Amino acid sequence: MDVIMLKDDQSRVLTEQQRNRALRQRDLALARRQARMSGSTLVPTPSQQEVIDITSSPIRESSKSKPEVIVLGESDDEVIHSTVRAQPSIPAPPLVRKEDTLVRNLESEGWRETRKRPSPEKESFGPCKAVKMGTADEGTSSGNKNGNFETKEATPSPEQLRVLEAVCNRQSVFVTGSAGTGKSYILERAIQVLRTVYHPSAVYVTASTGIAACAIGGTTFHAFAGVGIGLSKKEQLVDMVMRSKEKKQRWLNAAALVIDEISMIDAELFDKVDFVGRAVRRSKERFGGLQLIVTGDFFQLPPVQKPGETKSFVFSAKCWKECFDLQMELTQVFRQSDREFVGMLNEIRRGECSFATETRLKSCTSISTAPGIEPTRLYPRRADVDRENEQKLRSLNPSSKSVTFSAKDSGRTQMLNGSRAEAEITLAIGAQVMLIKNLGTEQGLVNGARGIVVGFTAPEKSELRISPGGGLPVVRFNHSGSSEWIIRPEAWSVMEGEVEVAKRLQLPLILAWALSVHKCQGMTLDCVETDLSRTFEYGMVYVALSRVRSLHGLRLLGFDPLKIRVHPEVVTFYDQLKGR
Ligand SMILES: Nc1ncnc2c1ncn2[C@@H]1O[C@H](COP(=O)(O)OP(=O)(O)OP(=O)(O)O)[C@@H](O)[C@H]1O
Repeated sequence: MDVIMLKDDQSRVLTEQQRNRALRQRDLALARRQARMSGSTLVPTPSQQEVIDITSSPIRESSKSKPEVIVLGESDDEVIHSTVRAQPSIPAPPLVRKEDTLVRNLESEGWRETRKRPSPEKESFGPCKAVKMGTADEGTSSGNKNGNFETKEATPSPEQLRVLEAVCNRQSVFVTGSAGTGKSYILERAIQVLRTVYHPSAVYVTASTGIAACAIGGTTFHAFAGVGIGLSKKEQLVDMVMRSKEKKQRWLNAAALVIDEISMIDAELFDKVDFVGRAVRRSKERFGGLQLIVTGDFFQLPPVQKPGETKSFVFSAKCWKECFDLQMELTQVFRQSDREFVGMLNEIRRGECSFATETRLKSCTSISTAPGIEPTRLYPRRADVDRENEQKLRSLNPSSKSVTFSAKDSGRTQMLNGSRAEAEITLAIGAQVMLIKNLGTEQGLVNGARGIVVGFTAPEKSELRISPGGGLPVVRFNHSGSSEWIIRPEAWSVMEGEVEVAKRLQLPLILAWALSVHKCQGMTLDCVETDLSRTFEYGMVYVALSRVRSLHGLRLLGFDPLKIRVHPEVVTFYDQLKGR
């Protein structure tokens, strides 16, 4: 690669191509700003058009080239922050077609399969851990971090473009907006832009929780900052970072910091990390001069608190106001196209519920679903989720054999408690499952994809402990017509810095007849059944209702408008943002 000795403001050498692109992005942003100020319309020059193309072209997600992440775990009451990082998982067969590998016979209860070795050229299909069976069309859909499927390409809306312009222009931005306005979508594009503006290794992608970090291929905010759980005094946290060459280097190397799901970070931690950044980078600027790209919706679930703990919303942090050049509230909802439903959701988001909205919601008592797929039940508490999933599994055809998969754990295994991947998962034919890792975006095998177990392979050697006579599960996903996939084990690791301290190998599946509201935040679901009379948390009713695309996909078993809770500080914050 040609390298010319030019440096960016973080003293890193830029390639000529990176430098030119960065300069053109800045020029475009300036030209647009000037055009806006003079009330005229910008007619882009060819080179500006190239920049527009970069920022508005759909993201081709290549989850396998991005670092993958590991989640320490979550529970209903607590989301455990974890270190996450790339994990080369065990070698797995390539993505192959039915005619090359497997022939199955579904006539009888059992499975008959013949397996040929895939030819070497087929192995170039890539490292997908699922083996396709069946002959249906290749999936053309792609999924975003939330496993939201898109069958057509999206282009940024004007307000989303404004965010991208600011990002190009090296401005620090806070992007908020109601559920489904494309915060995740625009964040993915912003990261893409940042990696052209700066050297990609200087762009740090983080999220408040391990699960959210997992979804965007990043690390946790805590892990980036190198402050452990951040309870010590700010001066001690600076010492902690300065004593570690690696942590210090990370701060010095960074040029841009992305933080997703900011609503789960509290004000005190945010101020402390700002202090650390200024001290370590010897700068008076916010976070030591990093460009910040921050997203989240404070009307959704708040920071997890232990009993007796009082955490303040991050927007009340002392440094918050000086952190951003632009605070942008996205208003165009993409998840739902039904204007009536969007209006109802907007009411509930702000803690209101008119008589008309209550009546309409209470009329959502029936639902139509694809054959064999039941609506996902959302529960406020995890105990109910586990009970429902176990009951449903037991009620499947008793003659269909169930197979239990025990994870293979290594290292400091107590650190794997509460991991996203279960220590043990039992499946049977007919079980409704959900993928918890991106296996192949092109095929729609993304985090959040739902399907049914339709069989098991013949017993084969595996790293997992599988109950006697059991093989790997074969799953038909909701979106994939008659295509079926063999699901193989994946790896989740717990890292301390760059060192792997614990690892779990397990199937990337969970039972999905039921999910907790916490787990579904950020997801799009086609059909949901839920009893919202037992919600207990701020924003919980809103998060649950806003997962579905339309009222046709919603069956409400219970609804109590008094359970719609919104924190008054959040209402005030958004009023101020709107200049009310
Ligand atoms: N400009 C756009 N054009 C078309 N579809 C879009 C656009 N922006 C986002 N979407 C789609 O809208 C859906 C919701 O987007 P996304 O998940 O990014 O919203 P969100 O604001 O992050 O939601 P939540 O707050 O619930 O996590 C996704 O399917 C996404 O692909």
